Amino acid sequence: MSTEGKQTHSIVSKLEGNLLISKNTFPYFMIVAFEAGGPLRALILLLISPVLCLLEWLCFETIALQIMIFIALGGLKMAEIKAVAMSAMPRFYLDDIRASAYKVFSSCGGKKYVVTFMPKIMVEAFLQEYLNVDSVFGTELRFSGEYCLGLVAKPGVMVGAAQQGMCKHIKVGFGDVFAEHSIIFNSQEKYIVAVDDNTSPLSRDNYPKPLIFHDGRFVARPTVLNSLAVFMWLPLGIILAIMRLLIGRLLPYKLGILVAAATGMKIRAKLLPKRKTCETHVPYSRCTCESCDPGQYGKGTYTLYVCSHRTLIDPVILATALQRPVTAVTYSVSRISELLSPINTVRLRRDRAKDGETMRTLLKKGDLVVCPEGTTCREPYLLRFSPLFAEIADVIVPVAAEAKSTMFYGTTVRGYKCLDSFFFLMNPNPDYNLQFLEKLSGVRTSEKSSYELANFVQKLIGNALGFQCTNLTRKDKYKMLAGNDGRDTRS
Ligand SMILES: O=P(O)(O)OC[C@H](O)CO
Repeated sequence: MSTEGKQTHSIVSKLEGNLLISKNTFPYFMIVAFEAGGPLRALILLLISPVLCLLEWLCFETIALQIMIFIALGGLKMAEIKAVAMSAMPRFYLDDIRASAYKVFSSCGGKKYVVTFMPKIMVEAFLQEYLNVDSVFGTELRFSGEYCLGLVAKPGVMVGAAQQGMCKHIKVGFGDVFAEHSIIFNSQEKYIVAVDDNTSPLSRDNYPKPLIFHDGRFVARPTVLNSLAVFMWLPLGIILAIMRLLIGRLLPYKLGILVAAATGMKIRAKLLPKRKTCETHVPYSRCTCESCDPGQYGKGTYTLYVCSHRTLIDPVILATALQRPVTAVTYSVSRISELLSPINTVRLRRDRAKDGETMRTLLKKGDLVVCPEGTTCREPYLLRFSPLFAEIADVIVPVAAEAKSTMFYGTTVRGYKCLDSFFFLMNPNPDYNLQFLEKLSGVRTSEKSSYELANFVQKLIGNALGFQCTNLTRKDKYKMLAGNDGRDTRS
């Protein structure tokens, strides 16, 4: 497979089975059905999947596709479908890109075209954003106003000669695109590049763009079998989540951690060693002695824990690990989550002066935890740390928190935020790992600015987790995933 000498040529490639390793489009319909349509629609799609498999087996792929389109997309708003395609799907597409195909496709310097059976609306955003594709020839859908009718528009499912006559200037055809799609086949000079059988996916390091933000609840690709596992797990997952919430609210920390472990929840914490004597108070001394952590030992002022933000329950896990209550300051948490929280939560208003005052007052009353990223991130990246914490306390304990889930993400941008902790706790084995890093003393008397301190703490936590530090903010995340600035509009 070579594109030598064709660096300025335009290329057309098929998506399913060429650029993407898999030909199976069911998971993408399941994502839209679940994220934009809800669990009931997703369940209907799952129940109909044996019929879809049979149709595909009998080579009636286009009928199977039309059924999936009708069930997954019928009645949905165009904007909803586009939003899911942009926020929840790219992660799964990237995960399935064939490394060898991407190498060929990206090496052609001319215009790039992709042909797909899937509805164009479900793939276009990804292909343009991540693969710099100029045009997508996919199945067009019928809309009534802003609502999708779940029907295919003329000339029908993107098969065979449906797009004949388009893009006559394409020089390179990748894979069997010429045979299957009579696109440019009257072109004088054309090259056919064969797709090799190598099914290695593109490694994360070679992604055309780093994948930092994404949305959607599914952790694993929702194939028929995975979706079946999710729906079969749901009743037990709901019971488990309620139990775990009650454990957090009703049981003392020591007992709670044991009972939570019995339900399959893992909490691991590396605490600071307790030393008896003070060594030094110079700025940035990594002092862990008792006299430098008076809060812990009840001597008047308290400790500010600065924690990376993975899910809503980071502060609860931190309190569980410390086995004592802490107050969490939050930037935007739903009222239901506040009510369910077993620890005290206080909302910040994104008003520097007022928030600073609130935090100072709280810190005089007890230990405080803040997640200065202001929003969660699912991937191994840290967002920019707001410097406010560095203006509040003299003693800071950075906490490197990492959370893992295998079935559901416990965070959302477009979904119901009030269900975030519930979804996380519905996982079979929700997993938390906390590392309490050595404390920083003399922060307020330090010559460094609060911005420098914030970056310093970000780096410490990033190193501990092996995560990359970024300058991205909550605003960047919400702009990319939801098209808004993520501002909490409640008073
Ligand atoms: O990930 P987000 O944007 O829902 O952020 C939730 C945070 O807990 C806000 O403090």
